[in-house]
Amino acid sequence: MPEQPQMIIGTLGPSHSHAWQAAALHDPAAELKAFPHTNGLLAAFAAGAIDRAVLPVYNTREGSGTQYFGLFSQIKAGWWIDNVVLPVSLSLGVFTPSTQPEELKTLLGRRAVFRQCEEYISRTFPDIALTSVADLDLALARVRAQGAHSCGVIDTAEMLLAYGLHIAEREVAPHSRTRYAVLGRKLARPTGYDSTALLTKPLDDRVGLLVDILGEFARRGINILDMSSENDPQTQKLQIYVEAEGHIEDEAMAGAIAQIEERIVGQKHSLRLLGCFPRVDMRPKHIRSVGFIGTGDMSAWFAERLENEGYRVFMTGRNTELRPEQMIAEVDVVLVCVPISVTADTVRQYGPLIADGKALILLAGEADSTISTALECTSKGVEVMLVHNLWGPAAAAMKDKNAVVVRTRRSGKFSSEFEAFLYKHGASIHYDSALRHDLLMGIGQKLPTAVSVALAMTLAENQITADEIAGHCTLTSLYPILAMARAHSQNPRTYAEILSMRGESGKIVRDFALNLERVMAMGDKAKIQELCGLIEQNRKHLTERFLQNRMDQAKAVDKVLGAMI
Ligand SMILES: NC(=O)C1=CN([C@@H]2O[C@H](COP(=O)(O)OP(=O)(O)OC[C@H]3O[C@@H](n4cnc5c(N)ncnc54)[C@H](O)[C@@H]3O)[C@@H](O)[C@H]2O)C=CC1
Ligand SMILES: O=C(O)C(=O)Cc1ccc(O)cc1
Repeated sequence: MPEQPQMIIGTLGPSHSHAWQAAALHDPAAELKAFPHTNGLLAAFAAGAIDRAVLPVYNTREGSGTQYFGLFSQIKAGWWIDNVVLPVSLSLGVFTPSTQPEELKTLLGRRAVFRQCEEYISRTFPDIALTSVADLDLALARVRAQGAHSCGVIDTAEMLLAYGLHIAEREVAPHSRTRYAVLGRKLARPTGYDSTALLTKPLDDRVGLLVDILGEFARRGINILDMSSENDPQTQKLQIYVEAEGHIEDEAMAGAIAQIEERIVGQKHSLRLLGCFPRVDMRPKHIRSVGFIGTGDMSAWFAERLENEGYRVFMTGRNTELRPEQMIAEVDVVLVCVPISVTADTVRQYGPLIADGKALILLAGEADSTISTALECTSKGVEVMLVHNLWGPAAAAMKDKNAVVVRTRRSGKFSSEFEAFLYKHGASIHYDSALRHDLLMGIGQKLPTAVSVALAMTLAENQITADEIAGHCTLTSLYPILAMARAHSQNPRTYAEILSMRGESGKIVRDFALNLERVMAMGDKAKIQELCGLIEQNRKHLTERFLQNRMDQAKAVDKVLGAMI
């Protein structure tokens, strides 16, 4: 095979500077070239004299913002393809070992370095003169020539020692970390765990423009990692920088960008893609890998999103080559996502294989019997939690959708991290006990499903046609008809499983059936006064506030669907 030519990476000098170290970390095999200024570095990159450029874009102590705008207005070609994050350890150096910090009259350093240790300087040297320099090499030579007893220098310890200085104090800017952008010629390919950086053109003023732009990401479940805005110095128009999770090749990301350009800003190429790169993750994470038992629609839906969070995801089922037993030995969290009616059996079969220190999370529509089984069948050191997502696999995102979380006394850090994943994606989380969840699902699922199926049976038995339903629909009968349509348009197994749920949900449907009989009996006997009294009594329980809010929603539906009726 022909040997690959050695890659040349340009960065900010002098050699062994922080940026130099970042470039070396990015590709230890590359040849490094140091440039004294960003301008020279970018010019060399644009001219093709170097293959890649590594330069600082953000420091935890300097704050963000201006860097992106200024920098990317100078970069005309190439892409942001990767990042290197380095802790910055700054020290104070002096020219003679006997010099005490109190004796110093002047401090010498690069501008960015002074910004990072502003707190230290104002605390320790409130009256000192600061000389910020672009080229430390040159400045040090000059100071040395003048005799430099009262001058201190701030930089990394390696750099100070390399210049023959003595360290007077270390760690003068704790928690300082710098993020370096790596620029390359080709857009980075998707890795499955990426971010995309975008910069708008200067935009014309419009009320709600920023909200509308960000809304396009939110609607598609795309998390925004960073956002800043600035007024373009020339036109004084707003420019927005957005860094969002995902790759430009993802359908959701491409859709958001197209919509923003076409509909929100109304101008082609109003969003400039700066690049895509593997996500820079600063949060502490406990879960590394998750494994599903069940390879159905809901497992696939969650698996895709968990992979996008950087977790390793394994899928197992009755027919997969990878057996659940093997998977369980490998992962931190086991997710059981099989039909409700077989969830407890599945937990009985596999729960005992889960080792202490791991978690079992049930993604299921029934809580009481499944959680009891999980607590019984797993070792005491295994976390147990149930999540019931109240949306189906057709949903584009979990933003603003209800999720019920049933924690147990054995829900710990893995459970909390899974919850944080739901929270991050915008799910509206509700906490229930297992019994309360099951009772409420009688209202949320079992009863409307039972009504839907019984309604469709009634239509068939009475030979009522689809056209007749549409022609005789009222604003009130619309709702059960829509529910009937939903329940008969999707996977029948989902609804058969809901109708077969055990536990408290059954009480709801049985009580309903009894009450239906009672109401009908009153109607048959034309007990109008009593029926009015009953409705008044119901109103009291429902409360005026609830009725008012829901009625407002119903009117909004009327506006949209009124024409169809
Ligand atoms: N589909 C939906 O709209 C929603 C489903 N859920 C919950 O997600 C869970 C899974 O539902 P879906 O993925 O929709 O179902 P699905 O029918 O698409 O997939 C079920 C999976 O379980 C496997 N399976 C079936 N019988 C099994 C058995 N006896 N032993 C082992 N595995 C078996 C199937 O092969 C399939 O891989 C359920 O507990 C349901 O309550 C929650 C919210 C919405
Ligand atoms: O039709 C519905 O109600 C849905 O939107 C999908 C659904 C099905 C099963 C669940 O456990 C939760 C939600």
